[in-house]
Amino acid sequence: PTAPDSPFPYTTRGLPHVSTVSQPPSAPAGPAGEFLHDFLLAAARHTPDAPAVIESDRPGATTVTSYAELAALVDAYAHGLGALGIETGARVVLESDTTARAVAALLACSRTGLTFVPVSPETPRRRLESILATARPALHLQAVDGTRTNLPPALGTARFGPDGLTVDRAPAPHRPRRRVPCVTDPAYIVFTSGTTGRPKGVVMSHRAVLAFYRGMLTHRIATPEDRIASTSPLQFDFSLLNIGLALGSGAAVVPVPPHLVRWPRHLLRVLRDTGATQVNGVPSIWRQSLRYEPERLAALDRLRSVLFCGEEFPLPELRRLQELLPTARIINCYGATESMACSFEDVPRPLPDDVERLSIGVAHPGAEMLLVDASGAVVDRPGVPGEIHLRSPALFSGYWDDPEATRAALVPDPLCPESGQAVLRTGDLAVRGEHGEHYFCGRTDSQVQINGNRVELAEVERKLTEFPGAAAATALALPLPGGGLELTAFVVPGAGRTPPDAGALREFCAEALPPYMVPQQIQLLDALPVTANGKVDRAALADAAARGA
Ligand SMILES: Nc1ncnc2c1ncn2[C@@H]1O[C@H](COS(=O)(=O)NC(=O)C[C@H](N)c2ccccc2)[C@@H](O)[C@H]1O
Repeated sequence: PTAPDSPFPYTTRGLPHVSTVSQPPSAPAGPAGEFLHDFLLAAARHTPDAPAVIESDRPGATTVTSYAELAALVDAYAHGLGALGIETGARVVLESDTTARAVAALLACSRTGLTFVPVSPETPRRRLESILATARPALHLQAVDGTRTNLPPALGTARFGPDGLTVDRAPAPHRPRRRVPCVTDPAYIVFTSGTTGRPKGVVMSHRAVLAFYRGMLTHRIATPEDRIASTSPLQFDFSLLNIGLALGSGAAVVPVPPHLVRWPRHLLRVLRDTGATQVNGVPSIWRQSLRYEPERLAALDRLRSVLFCGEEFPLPELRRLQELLPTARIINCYGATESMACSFEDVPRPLPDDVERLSIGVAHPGAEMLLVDASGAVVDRPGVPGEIHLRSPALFSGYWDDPEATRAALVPDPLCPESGQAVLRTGDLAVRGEHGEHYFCGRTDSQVQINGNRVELAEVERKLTEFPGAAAATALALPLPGGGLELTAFVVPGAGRTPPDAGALREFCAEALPPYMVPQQIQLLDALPVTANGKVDRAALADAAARGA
């Protein structure tokens, strides 16, 4: 039956007549696999009337958006985006705080095969211009009451509101390349707050994000009854973790606007009015409430869990939080934006007095943390520090338009370089404990040389926070006018305690640390400056010290 010259080598001629059996219904038309919007809207099918987003911008004004209402917003926005004929894979800058509509907008981008780039309304113009120049988006999307103006003329602009999109300026006409959407396409690009030079765009595919979400959900951190407060700006992927945790669990996300997070009374009011059961944020969101509003914090009787990430939680503050929320589950969540996150580890309750550093546990199911020493050998003995390398299905695709930085971060698997599998080189140091758990020991670039001696800044900071009355501390190695580095520390006093004396702090360090690890200068501050993502702003401290402020 083979006809050699036929383009179809096999013909039915000569074969027994093949009855045209009724073919099974073909797979739904369109892309195979699951995308971000499929995963995050799944609950809309089972519990359409359950709350998906609960907002409260003003006392007593609480807005609940159900899963069905969220899905309807997604339909409206996806219709608006689809009508613009933007090619698959184009970027949409989504400039907004985390709101129900912003969540619907990012889901609509996913639905229409577009990559969203979240930026905060507070993003300085120059930084926004740098992101626009790097990501070259087709469209800028903001809320109807968004305040961004004077966007580059080539950029399409639109706004999302209660009924759909309104287009101010259509994207430049182009011949759309209708590629088939694929789960390896970028779902979003998050620009790191890298202070030096060009911001790096972390590209996360649908496949990576869903692999991470699935790994996270095995920890059963949330139930459908949970109301998960998210206190990070949308540009920080902590907010995207919270959206995935809430919607992936059939629970509700409670976005707290950044301008309310900063004020303890506003933050605690929003948590009370919305009935938040879980509060997720970087350690700094608790500092002022612990200090000035402990009673109001302790009065949040629906609050049953706290999840933090981003940097170490100073132990005196963590212990104080446990005192005020004695029944709350507190989870230390470690990871980098290049894999969204990595591990979830319960903080012992109460934290034993002799604990000096928190465990970050092991990678979420389906991923593996490896420690690699300076020679590139994998370390598996307890107590020996190594750089964390992460093997995971949730790794980023690379830094946008930066192959060199990508190559430095996605390196061959140290255990099997021949395999072609890439692992994430995190730049974080850790040691393994007796039971295989890991302890964060700072970043490789926070190992500084003071007068030829290696100093781990995190170790100096931990020692400073052990001083009675010290709540948090940051240590920096600052350049001396004549060359060399000088160890400088900034200490925040604890609630209602006599502020520690700088001299006494230095003596306290001198008793426990080698001379080169004793800060030469110690400044007491009422508060530590934080970056847009809520982490201690070390660059701002270094500038202030340099100005002698
Ligand atoms: N729990 C920690 N203890 C101590 N140092 C930490 C910790 N979580 C991060 N870090 C540090 O922060 C770095 C990552 O910084 S980042 O890329 O801006 N990403 C983040 O900070 C947030 C991260 N994407 C994330 C989002 C949501 C949940 C967990 C983690 C890590 O490499 C660590 O150095």
